[in-house]
Amino acid sequence: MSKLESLYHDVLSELGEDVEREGLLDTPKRAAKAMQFLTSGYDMDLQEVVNGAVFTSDNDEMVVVQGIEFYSLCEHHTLPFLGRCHIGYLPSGKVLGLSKFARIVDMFARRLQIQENMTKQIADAVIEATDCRGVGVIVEAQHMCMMMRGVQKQNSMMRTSVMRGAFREDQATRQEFMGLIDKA
Ligand SMILES: Nc1nc2c(ncn2[C@@H]2O[C@H](COP(=O)(O)OP(=O)(O)OP(=O)(O)O)[C@@H](O)[C@H]2O)c(=O)[nH]1
Ligand SMILES: [Zn+2]
Repeated sequence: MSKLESLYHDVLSELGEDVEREGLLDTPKRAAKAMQFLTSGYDMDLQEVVNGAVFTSDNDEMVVVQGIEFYSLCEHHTLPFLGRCHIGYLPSGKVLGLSKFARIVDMFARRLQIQENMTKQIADAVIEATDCRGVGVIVEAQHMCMMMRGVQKQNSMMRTSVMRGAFREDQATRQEFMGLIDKA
């Protein structure tokens, strides 16, 4: 039994469960495996995630990839928060492979997070990968720690945004981004 499995075994036992009952026999192993997957983003680095999929392009118009779903864990309660991420950027000679936006989102979602930091990390990663003229990232999410427990509010949504470069400095660029997302 790995250290993590053994710790899950103890948690179940402390919660008053009979860890010998059939349904729980493999639970420490499953829970450890699940948590390792849900935090696997710590083992990834941007270069590996992008895998060279940055292509030369003379298209310098805005590119928007929207509705990338993600599942993360809040660092305060280790409960899920989940939602969608929208990314827009203004390329500067290089475009990023489409799937890599989703991979970048997962790289930062699969960690213990707060939504604000995750949003910023995604924006910084897109800039690092593409040297783009600007990026906008919007994340909309529901937090289980606020729904299943605590204040138990089922309909609130947290929206965070990070704007960099032209998205921050130029109102028209920001408007174009928001307009493209609103059409969803
Ligand atoms: N800003 C921000 N807050 C978060 C996020 N995820 C969880 N939280 C909040 O983190 C806070 C932790 O507050 P505490 O008072 O220390 O913990 P708590 O007693 O469990 O708080 P309650 O949830 O109010 O019961 C709560 O207000 C959560 O709603 C996040 O991604 N961003
Ligand atoms: Zn929480």
